[in-house]
Amino acid sequence: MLSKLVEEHPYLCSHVALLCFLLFCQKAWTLWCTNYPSLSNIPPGNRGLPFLGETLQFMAAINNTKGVYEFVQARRLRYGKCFKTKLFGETHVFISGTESAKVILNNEEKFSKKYMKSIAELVGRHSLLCATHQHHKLIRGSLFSLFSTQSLSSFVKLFDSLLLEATTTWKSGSVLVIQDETLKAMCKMLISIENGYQLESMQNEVSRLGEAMLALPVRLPWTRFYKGLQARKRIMDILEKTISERRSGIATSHVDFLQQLLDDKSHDDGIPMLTEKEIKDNILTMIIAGQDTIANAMTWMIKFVDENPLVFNTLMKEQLEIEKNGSRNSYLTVEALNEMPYASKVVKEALRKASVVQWLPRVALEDCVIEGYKIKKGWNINVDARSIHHDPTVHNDPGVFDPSRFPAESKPYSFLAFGMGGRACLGKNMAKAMMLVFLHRFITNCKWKVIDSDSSIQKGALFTKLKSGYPVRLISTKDAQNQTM
Ligand code: HEM
Repeated sequence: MLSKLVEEHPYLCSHVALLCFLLFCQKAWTLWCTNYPSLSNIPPGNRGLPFLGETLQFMAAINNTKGVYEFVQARRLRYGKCFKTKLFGETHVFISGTESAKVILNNEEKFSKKYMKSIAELVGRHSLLCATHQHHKLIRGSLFSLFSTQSLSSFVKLFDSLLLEATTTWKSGSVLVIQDETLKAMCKMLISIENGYQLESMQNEVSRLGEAMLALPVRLPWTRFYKGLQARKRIMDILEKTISERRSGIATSHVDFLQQLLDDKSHDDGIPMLTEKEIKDNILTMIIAGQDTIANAMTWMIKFVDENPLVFNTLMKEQLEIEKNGSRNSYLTVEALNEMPYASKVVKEALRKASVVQWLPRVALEDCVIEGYKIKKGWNINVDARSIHHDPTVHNDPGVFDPSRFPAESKPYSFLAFGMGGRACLGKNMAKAMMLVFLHRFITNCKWKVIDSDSSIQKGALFTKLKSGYPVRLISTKDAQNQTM
């Protein structure tokens, strides 16, 4: 019967035979790759298809509403705290042990920072995110003064003034989008953009750039990556124009980050001044590093608070006290923020639970052993912060939003929302201050009702982002009273 079928449909049979052979090869390859680690003590994992590795599965996760972390989590559950995969032609190892995190994040001679090709190209090769160890030290040294205590004080005031201005437009019935308020603050702080049209175009370019960060680095006009590169070019043009205006003497209402870098005094301490290319790439880096992270963290924070009435009530009590003590009639200060112990825990817990930056990317500069496995020079090592934040052996009931878990659960390397070591977030204090200011004004100035509580994750987003943006409809106090009756 088989020979009759072959005689009647020779082409169909040969195609089916070829397909079976390919499927067999793939299965054999997968099995070999899965078992191979036990022979040489390299981390377990599936190397996937030849050359492609697991890139297709990774890209599918990026474009799924469960978020890209689903890819990592599935393998973490299958293989344990250290596993290996192959993405974009390179070997990637994910680790989620606190001891290993400590070793990796504090050893820049052995583990250098490394971002995926697409991210590195979009932020620019002069960005401190991509700089090698020595160059990074110089750039970080130059940027450090921007985040001084004095700078933080003026930023808190500036951000609060922007928020208070915004609250005048927060009318009952209107819908609030947190993301927009954050971008405005960042642009004002960094480069003093205030003009509505310029702000809007900056916002569009930054979001196009963000969407390209995890895209395949293919430069064809219809690809996300290409559109991201074009957006980068337009942002660079805006920065170039602003720099030449500054050099020709056009002043701004306050000394923003750009002006501080142009007048840089840090070279008096032996640190060379940043070149114009370095200034542009690093201002862009700070817009990206600061804007999307904060906006997402704030959105998750409001969602968690909204879902936990007990937390809300405790928080409200504390914040009303702060309001009574002066914030109703004046701007918040760093000192006032220090009087918010419960809100600080809410911020920290929101950062833990949301884990906006999910893993911290490094590259091994030499062969070494991690979690008992051999790691080869040149492999990408990703410290899986999200997994540590959600590890039940590190945090009790990690799925529960419980601000009171701190400080008891502040074990070393158990909280990596801002990273650790020489590459830790430069804007960490600024970020925490912004979240506190926002929490205070939002909670004391308005009542709200969630319009879309969908927890789906935005496809293609670099940072964990709610697809819906978590829009809330503001309601007047009168409406709110009617609702509780
Ligand atoms: C909630 C908000 C934020 C979160 C969760 C966050 C998180 C992070 C993380 C995880 C890193 C990488 C650490 C590593 O790889 O070890 C980082 C780096 C960085 N962040 Fe933030 N960040 C936030 C806000 C900000 C803000 C507001 C700014 C400044 C305007 C900023 C500027 C930077 C810079 C410049 C770096 C690179 C530091 C370096 O490589 O030396 N971040 N951030």
